[in-house]
Amino acid sequence: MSLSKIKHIILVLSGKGGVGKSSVTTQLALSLALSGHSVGVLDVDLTGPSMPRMFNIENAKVTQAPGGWLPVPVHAADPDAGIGELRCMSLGFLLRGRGDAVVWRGPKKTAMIRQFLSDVLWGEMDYLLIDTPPGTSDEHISLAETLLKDALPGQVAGAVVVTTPQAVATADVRKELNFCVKTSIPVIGVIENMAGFVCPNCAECTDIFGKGGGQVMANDFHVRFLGGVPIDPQFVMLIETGRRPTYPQGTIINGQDFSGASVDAEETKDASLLAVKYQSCSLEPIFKKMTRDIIAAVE
Ligand SMILES: Nc1ncnc2c1ncn2[C@@H]1O[C@H](COP(=O)(O)OP(=O)(O)OP(=O)(O)O)[C@@H](O)[C@H]1O
Ligand code: SF4
Repeated sequence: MSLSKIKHIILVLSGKGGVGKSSVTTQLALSLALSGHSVGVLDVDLTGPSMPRMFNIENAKVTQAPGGWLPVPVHAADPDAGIGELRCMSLGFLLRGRGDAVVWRGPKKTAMIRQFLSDVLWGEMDYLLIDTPPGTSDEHISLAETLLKDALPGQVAGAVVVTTPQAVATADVRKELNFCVKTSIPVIGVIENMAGFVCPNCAECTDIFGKGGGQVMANDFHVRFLGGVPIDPQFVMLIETGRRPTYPQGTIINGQDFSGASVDAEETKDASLLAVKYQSCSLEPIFKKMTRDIIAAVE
């Protein structure tokens, strides 16, 4: 099986669309790579594959090798800088137009997910993050069945469930957690995205949608709360334009003065890398801590 040399497989799930599951997957991947791990991202969100856009590799072409598809490199490993390699495979690379997969029927989607799990030549890798479609559809059940059937014991480390403060109030996230219970996929933890807004004009981080629901939900299901992630327009800017994040002096996020702590990307070896620029983003320390907790939970 093409996944056999991967140490840990983590599913990223969300009860509904638009809660920032792909952004969370991107940042977890960058944080894991920045902590020296080799990372693969498999984008099986067939209704809206966004990983090529997030990693700025939209025009990349997937190469077909004798044994299967070769994942697209996002960046190579840089052992001197302590950065692990990052690679990505997404249906987005294979679609002709953006709406192509949306019109597929269930069996075709299921077949494509199975093929993605079996035919991508990942090779040796510390972590594989799987970005899933929102909800608990047939695609999820197929994905869970295939993974659990084919994986080595302990290889599927579990699921990270992404929610927002508003989504916590709906049944969708509970459905997602119940799905994990039913399919025997361990829940590594819950992340509450869009917990607050980092204002680009001043030093404030405001809880516009409320905060704390993710913690309550995690307590209800006896799973770990990995943390809250504010909305940071600088992160969107980084993804959309590749511009390194900068903040007004005295920007305080989660009690941390971020403007003083930002990394001078220009001083590092390859300042053009997304991962290096991401180190200047206010969200990076939050994901660094969550990544440490995830590593501790699965290794
Ligand atoms: N914490 C955040 N700070 C800033 N922008 C964010 C944050 N989380 C998500 N976004 C932005 O919100 C938009 C939707 O996020 P994303 O695509 O990650 O959601 P999703 O749950 O994967 O959506 P879908 O269900 O369509 O796959 C993106 O433009 C993303 O950049
Ligand atoms: S946080 Fe401050 S600068 Fe930003 S919108 Fe509110 S008052 Fe204005």
